[in-house]
Amino acid sequence: MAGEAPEPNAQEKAGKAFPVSWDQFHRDCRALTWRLNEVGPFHAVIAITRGGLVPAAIVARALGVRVIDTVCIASYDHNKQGELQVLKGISEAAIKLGGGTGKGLLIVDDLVDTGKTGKLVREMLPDAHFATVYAKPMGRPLVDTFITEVSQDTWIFFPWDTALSYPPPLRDGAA
Ligand SMILES: O=P(O)(O)OC[C@H]1O[C@H](OP(=O)(O)OP(=O)(O)O)[C@H](O)[C@@H]1O
Ligand SMILES: O=c1[nH]c(=O)c2nc[nH]c2[nH]1
Ligand SMILES: [Mg+2]
Repeated sequence: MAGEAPEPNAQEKAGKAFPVSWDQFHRDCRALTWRLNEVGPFHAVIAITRGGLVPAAIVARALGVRVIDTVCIASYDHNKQGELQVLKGISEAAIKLGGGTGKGLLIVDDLVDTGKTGKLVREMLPDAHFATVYAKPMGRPLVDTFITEVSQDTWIFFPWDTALSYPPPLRDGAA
């Protein structure tokens, strides 16, 4: 109807912002690798694209894993979650390395929010280890290893999704 306010998207609904710099993200990924080193070794890393690609590269490098595969899933269109679509599944070669169930494989994503994406990938590889850098409470039970938990009403801004911008002064007239 004309004049009606548009539905708030997931980012607007979240309310709180948690901006993450490249430095911070790298530090958090390195902390993740310390924990994962206690769990491995892993035969391969499976990155959930696109957000999982950056932590997967850092984690794979630190753990000395050279076989990296992707599972390509689209859900959030900008910041509104729709139906999950698997655009590319896990390769036969990676599935074979994990004995069909994912044993010895490491799934990596940047975060779990509602847990829908993580749940879908877990169903593909039930015995794999699932690691994310950040976790929100709804998705947290799905993750085996993560570094930082943020509240469900927080939106995480990743460095590859953001650019430097000018923040207006908090108080009128302040320089
Ligand atoms: O736990 P959920 O509620 O499913 O949300 C988490 C997923 O959402 C984001 O991906 P997105 O679908 O935005 O795609 P992208 O990684 O390509 O940015 C994020 O990278 C996770 O994969
Ligand atoms: O950049 C993002 N930040 C988030 O907090 C989030 N939750 C789901 N998908 C997300 N993407
Ligand atoms: Mg993603």
